[in-house]
Amino acid sequence: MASPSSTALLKWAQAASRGFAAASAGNPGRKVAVLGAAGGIGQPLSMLMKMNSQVSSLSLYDIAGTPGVAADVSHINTKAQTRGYDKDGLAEALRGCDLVIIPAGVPRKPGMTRDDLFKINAGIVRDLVEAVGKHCPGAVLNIISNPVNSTVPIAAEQLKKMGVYDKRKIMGVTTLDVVRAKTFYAEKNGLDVSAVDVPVVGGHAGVTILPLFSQATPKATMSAEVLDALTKRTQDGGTEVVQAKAGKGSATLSMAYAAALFADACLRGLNGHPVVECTYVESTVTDAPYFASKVKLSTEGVDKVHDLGPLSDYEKDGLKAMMPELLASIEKGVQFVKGA
Ligand SMILES: NC(=O)c1ccc[n+]([C@@H]2O[C@H](COP(=O)([O-])OP(=O)(O)OC[C@H]3O[C@@H](n4cnc5c(N)ncnc54)[C@H](O)[C@@H]3O)[C@@H](O)[C@H]2O)c1
Ligand SMILES: O=C(O)C[C@H](O)C(=O)O
Repeated sequence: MASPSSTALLKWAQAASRGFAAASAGNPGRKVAVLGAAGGIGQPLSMLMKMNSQVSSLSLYDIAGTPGVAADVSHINTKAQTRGYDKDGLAEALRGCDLVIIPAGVPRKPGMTRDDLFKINAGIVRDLVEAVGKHCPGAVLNIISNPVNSTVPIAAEQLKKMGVYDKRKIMGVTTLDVVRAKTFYAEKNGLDVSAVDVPVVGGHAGVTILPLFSQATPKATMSAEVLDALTKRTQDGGTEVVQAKAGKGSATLSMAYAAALFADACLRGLNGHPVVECTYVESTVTDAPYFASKVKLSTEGVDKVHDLGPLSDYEKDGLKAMMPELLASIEKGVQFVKGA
């Protein structure tokens, strides 16, 4: 059964293959770049962005392997003009971009935390965002590279340093947490997943991922044990995939799907059709300066950061429990750029 989101995805594909732009009618085509386009997420995400009728130009950038990926994706008969760029082509890839999606960086292996990726990915994200600040400072940024709790503050600090920071433009992609929470909640309660919604707030690592099942729709009555198990499964969803892949990386296909949904929402917003999605942004909703909650995406990016709504006692405890880790990850990201 298709969810509203996957129905949207199917509609793109159908609209694209019929050669018309349902979602982009009357709007300018958008230039989108995928940085890390030859990777496990990058490849299927590039394909899905090529299928998005709101995209007229698609830049596929990676430090290796882009000619093959770009040649392959470019044969899909949709309107987005697709070009691959290698190391020397970053400026050209970015020039004029409306949306830049960053899945560049290393993934986890079993036994690692997302924070263990900081050593390598912090520098990758900082350098790519510096190029964004130089070549397309007005673009909306979707950051996928882990640890998201730190890479989003890194991106923000880098753009602040360059004098081009706009808090409305930077979003950490937490859509996969929402996708997982919807799937697990629907499965457990025998619901039609296409009718299910579950907000997920906080951050994107372990206990910082907090699904708000008390606000899930349609409502289902769950015992405390089931609620706890669903919450933990959502928090550990990434680890479940890392263990199943046994050393061959982390979620790529479900992540590409989630990233494509979120990028589509951003493009709809830019094109004047506001959408509300959960995402990790600069925030004053809690004590954490960056926090994921429902956000209205509109013509300039983030339009309104919604507060959390009523929380159950279990969720209030979860919110309290995540704060030390979330605040430490944010500070680590801030200091990586500020302290340099
Ligand atoms: N936000 C989320 O929910 C979420 C979900 C899954 C994975 N991730 C993260 O996404 C990242 C990528 O995962 P993956 O499975 O695609 O990894 P991967 O190793 O398959 O692909 C990463 C790609 O990045 C490229 N790359 C490395 N340095 C680069 C640079 N400086 N510029 C451009 N490209 C560069 C590599 O060449 C490679 O093609 C990881 O950090 C992973 O933890 C996040
Ligand atoms: O778990 C990971 O390392 C990748 C990603 O953050 C995920 O949630 O799948």
